[in-house]
Amino acid sequence: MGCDEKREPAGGRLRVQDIPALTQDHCRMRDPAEVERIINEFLIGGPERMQIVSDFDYTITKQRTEDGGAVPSSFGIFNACQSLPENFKAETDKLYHKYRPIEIDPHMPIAEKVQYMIEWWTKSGELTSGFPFDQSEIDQIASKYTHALRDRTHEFFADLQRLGIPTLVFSAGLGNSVVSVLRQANVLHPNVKVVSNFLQFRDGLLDGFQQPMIHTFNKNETVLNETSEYYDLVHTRDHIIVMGDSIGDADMASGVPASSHIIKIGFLFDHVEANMKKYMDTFDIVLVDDQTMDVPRSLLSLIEKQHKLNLEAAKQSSL
Ligand SMILES: C[n+]1cn([C@@H]2O[C@H](COP(=O)(O)OP(=O)(O)O)[C@@H](O)[C@H]2O)c2nc(N)[nH]c(=O)c21
Ligand SMILES: [Mg+2]
Repeated sequence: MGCDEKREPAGGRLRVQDIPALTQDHCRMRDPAEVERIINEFLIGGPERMQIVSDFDYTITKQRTEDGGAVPSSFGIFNACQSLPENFKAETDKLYHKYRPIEIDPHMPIAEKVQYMIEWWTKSGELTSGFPFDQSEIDQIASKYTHALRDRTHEFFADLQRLGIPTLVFSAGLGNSVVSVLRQANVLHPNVKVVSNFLQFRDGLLDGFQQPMIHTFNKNETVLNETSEYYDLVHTRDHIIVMGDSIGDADMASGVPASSHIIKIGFLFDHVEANMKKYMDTFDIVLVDDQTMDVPRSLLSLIEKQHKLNLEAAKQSSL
């Protein structure tokens, strides 16, 4: 940390108390000085060193809508499709009731849970097999939920595109639904990559999910194939904003070099009191019932402002 402390963005070090988005009552930080240090690193590094890693369900979508309407998860969108076999919903519900308690069991070690999760996603894939299915069904249902994205999501993705910041959307849910919602909301820009479970077809029938399986406990950058283009891209970008609504989402950047600077933003909505300590221990910034993209956008805006100053200064000095 020693040498980091001496590093300053051109124009001076930014103080956390001077960033209005971070001084709001519902914005909590375990260690504001550390957040301040990393933001200043982000400013020095500029957009070229940034990447975003975000969960989808209830992170890009809202945890609570103004009209009180429920927002389905990506699996939920699929389950609402009309052409699924009669027993599909009952069978997947049975799996949910068996495996969900294991997924969130606070006492079972992760290594043990992983086996159960592989079992769950495998069985779910087996049920999602052997019948015809058309993507347009997902598209039709997803189109009803493009309004359920957080306020200013459109602007957030436009910022990321303008700044050329690679954005990884991770979901252990169903990628076909995630892509459909993002595409129909006009935010699926070329800098956005969705890593999730995608439907597989064989001889015109559904044949489970494509590999690699993304489940709750491998939903992180270690699943990126080392030979993929995206792996190279994100491994040169060591300034990272991670966004999620579940505790496990905080690990989505594991797999990146240890020297990286990471700010983890956690959206907390359910059982605020009971969950507060855990969220504060896990995320650097905890946003309580915040249904907007305003805080991540405020960080991007600081980075962009500094970047413009730097470009201006470079232009002046070359004259
Ligand atoms: C295999 N499977 C897993 N899930 C749940 O879907 C979630 C998807 O995981 P996630 O991508 O972390 O989304 P999140 O933001 O909702 O946490 C998992 O955490 C599981 O609880 C599932 N949910 C449904 N409805 N059907 C399934 O087959 C199924
Ligand atoms: Mg989520």
